[in-house]
Amino acid sequence: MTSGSQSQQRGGGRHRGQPGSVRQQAEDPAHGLRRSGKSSIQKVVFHKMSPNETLFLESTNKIYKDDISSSSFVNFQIWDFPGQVDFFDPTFDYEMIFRGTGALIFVIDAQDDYVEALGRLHLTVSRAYRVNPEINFEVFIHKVDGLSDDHKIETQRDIHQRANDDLADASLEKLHLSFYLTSIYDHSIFEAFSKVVQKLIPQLPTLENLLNIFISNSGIEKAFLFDVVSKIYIATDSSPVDMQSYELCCDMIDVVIDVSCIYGLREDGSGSAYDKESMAIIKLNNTTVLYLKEVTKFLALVCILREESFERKGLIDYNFHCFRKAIHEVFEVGVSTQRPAGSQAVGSPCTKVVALNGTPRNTV
Ligand SMILES: Nc1nc2c(ncn2[C@@H]2O[C@H](COP(=O)(O)OP(=O)(O)OP(=O)(O)O)[C@@H](O)[C@H]2O)c(=O)[nH]1
Repeated sequence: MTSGSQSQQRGGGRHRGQPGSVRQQAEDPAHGLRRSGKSSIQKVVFHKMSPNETLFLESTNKIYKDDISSSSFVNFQIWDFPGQVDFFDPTFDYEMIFRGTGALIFVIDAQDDYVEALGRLHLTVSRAYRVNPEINFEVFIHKVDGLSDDHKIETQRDIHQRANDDLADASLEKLHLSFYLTSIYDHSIFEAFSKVVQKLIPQLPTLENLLNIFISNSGIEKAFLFDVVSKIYIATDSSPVDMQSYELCCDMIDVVIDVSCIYGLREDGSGSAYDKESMAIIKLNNTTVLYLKEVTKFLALVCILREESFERKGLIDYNFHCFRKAIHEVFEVGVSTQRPAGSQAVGSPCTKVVALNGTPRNTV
């Protein structure tokens, strides 16, 4: 298995009549050694597969491209490169793949001997960097559920050190690697993916700013803007994220979607489990309130606040209304500055495209 994946972003597509459904587009080719967990990550994050089911996944034996575009704000194309494929084979056009890539995720199995994986990481990132220095290089130190806390930190330090030493030896100090400890058995994989995706969203500072204004005027403690299908948070306010809050909000999305699937669809099964009407309030027994509301076809705002702040629900609802409108405007403005469809070179997935904020951006 090859460990690692590349994700790419292009300007989002426009969906007329659905101002909130403008999406970021990304491609995410995964590389890494055999059985490092690439397909599992993809299935768990984007296809709601339960982690235990991944035990039965067969090894990928050809390049597999998965388009998440129809269901998610993040219009990912994930490319899973089987571990046994030598993608530096001269017949394999890696330049084409890397030229427009936004991010490359390299998955290392932390439960295995990672010396070979480090060699492969170095080869992959150095080649990719020479083709496109704009790529964000992300290293998932994966399967850390099997390690003790001390062992996790030691493994991360060791991988970090060796990978950067290899880069320094090759005079590639400018190539920056980001490291994440991940597992499909907890929320760490969603958190890591959230951070990777956030780097690809040009409007992130605006979104954070809007969230800051919203929470400070509404007495809210923490707010996340979630891609509902993947439970990736595409933005949050600037207060630090603690894993428990994030997990609580992820669980709320699951509850809302599950209840809606059971009781919210029409009798003939038509309708959608998540739509304009979607909203939920859950009061916990520790004076905490969870508040979820639909923002766009793909995005939901999930907030955590204290019971006493929730007494001003009218104010929160009004502020939310303003926030929702602003989010729609952010994406509307971005889209109106995009090139007209069809202006990209035919057959070239790596053409320069205009991102949602109107800035030209290379994507892979
Ligand atoms: N303990 C643990 N096992 C994991 C994790 N992620 C994946 N696995 C297991 O690792 C094995 C290999 O996973 P795959 O997703 O098939 O690996 P891959 O990288 O796609 O492998 P190739 O298709 O051969 O390239 C499976 O048995 C998974 O259940 C994890 O976070 N923790």
